[in-house]
Amino acid sequence: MEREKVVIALGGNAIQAGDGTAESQQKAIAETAVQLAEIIKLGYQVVITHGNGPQVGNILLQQIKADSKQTPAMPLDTCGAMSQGMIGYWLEKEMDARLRAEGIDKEVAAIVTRVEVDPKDPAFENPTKPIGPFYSEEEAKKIMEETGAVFREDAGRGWRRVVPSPKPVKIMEYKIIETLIENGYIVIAAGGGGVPVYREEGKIVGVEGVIDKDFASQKLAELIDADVLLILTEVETAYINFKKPGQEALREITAKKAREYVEQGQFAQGSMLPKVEAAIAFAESKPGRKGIITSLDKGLDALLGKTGTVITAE
Ligand SMILES: Nc1ncnc2c1ncn2[C@@H]1O[C@H](COP(=O)(O)OP(=O)(O)O)[C@@H](O)[C@H]1O
Ligand SMILES: NC(=O)OP(=O)(O)O
Repeated sequence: MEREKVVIALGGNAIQAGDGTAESQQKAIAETAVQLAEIIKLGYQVVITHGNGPQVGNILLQQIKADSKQTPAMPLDTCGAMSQGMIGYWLEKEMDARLRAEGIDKEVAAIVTRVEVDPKDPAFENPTKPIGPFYSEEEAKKIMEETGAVFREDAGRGWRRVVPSPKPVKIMEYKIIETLIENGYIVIAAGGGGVPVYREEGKIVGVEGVIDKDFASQKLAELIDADVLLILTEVETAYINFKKPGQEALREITAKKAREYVEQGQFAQGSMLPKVEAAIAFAESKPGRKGIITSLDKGLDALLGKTGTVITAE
């Protein structure tokens, strides 16, 4: 049975679960692949996107630490492309294995995706995207003083480096992605929100920033006319009064209600806020579309209406 077309966005922090080694990240991806294969088995058409916040931050740190004449440090756009290759490869590997185990005859392809941004986006003046490991306030302030890098507190979990996060304007490989989907392939795309680029005198230029994968996934979902944007992260639902007295899980809400909560400041910048904003924008982009936020292990249950924060236009 052919069901809805779903863009499934996997969180970088959720993939990073464990000690961050290649082994533990692949283990987390292998567990996620079980869910994804079940969703595909039920007949949903699936496109996978993923975050890269922890991974791209670690790749950047590795560059800084190894910088020398023999091993020059790579810039942030190139680190973003490295993270797409790394996570895309892990996803291809684990998805292939799971699909074969389930007897599903489908092939998976990861596409290095470039996303055009506006070089004059005000985000370049105000870094908000947390990347890399968590630090104590004291450690973060010391690194800020020594290096000039900007750090901020991240949703009650510690301090992290923040970098500019321009809004996605155009997904350059969108037609290739669409052609693959139409031909029955499972596509992994817009990893880490896509590598941010802009056009200058007919050339494509990479830019130092990390696009939010929730916004890039929303854009891709609209372009390929998906029915559902399913955002998988660490929490089963979005909450109001998160980590405060009166914390309450949000289940089925309208875009209007969700916007009210956004205006009250209920969702942290750089973590839950972009997810809720992307889900609202997707739900309002065409009648019948919905945005869902839930945890990695609850994706199927959320698609079946059993859990998650489900945002609809009406
Ligand atoms: N109101 C909220 N409701 C639920 N989670 C929230 C809220 N505000 C902030 N968060 C935090 O946002 C996190 C998800 O964002 P993040 O870790 O950046 O996502 P990703 O999985 O895409 O990397 C949750 O694990 C939680 O700690
Ligand atoms: N690029 C991005 O949005 O990554 P996370 O999902 O890891 O924050």
